[in-house]
Amino acid sequence: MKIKSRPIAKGIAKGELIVSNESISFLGGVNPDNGEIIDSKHPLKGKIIKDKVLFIPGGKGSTVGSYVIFQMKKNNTAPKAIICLKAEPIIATGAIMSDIPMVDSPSSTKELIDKVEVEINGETGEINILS
Ligand SMILES: C/C(=C\C(=O)O)CCOP(=O)(O)O
Repeated sequence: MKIKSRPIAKGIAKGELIVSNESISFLGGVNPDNGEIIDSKHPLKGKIIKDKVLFIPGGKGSTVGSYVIFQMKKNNTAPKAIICLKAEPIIATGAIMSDIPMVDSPSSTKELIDKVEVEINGETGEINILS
């Protein structure tokens, strides 16, 4: 099954979804050394987003979050791909400069649940549900 979305950052990647209905601040909210969510108020606190496909409403907080994403990519702790309900400049910039495929505005979200395997195409905006 395929879902349409808007391409934001190019590239193709597949991985297991990790989903939250809360936005994330990468500066102070994520540990770039291991990809763990460390924001004590976030529902994903303690979860690791390394090598996952992260589906969140969007980013929040400091613009330095873009550089945290870049640092995560260099550390091999970044998500494989990112889906946002609505892209904003912090995560979009981080994804683009880190070569992390990113899309937003998926045409359907009910299939996008934790642990489902998906492939993200940041060129066409296609989200392919693999499991
Ligand atoms: C460039 C900034 C801080 C730094 O160099 O560490 C300012 C970031 O401003 P925000 O309002 O947090 O985006």
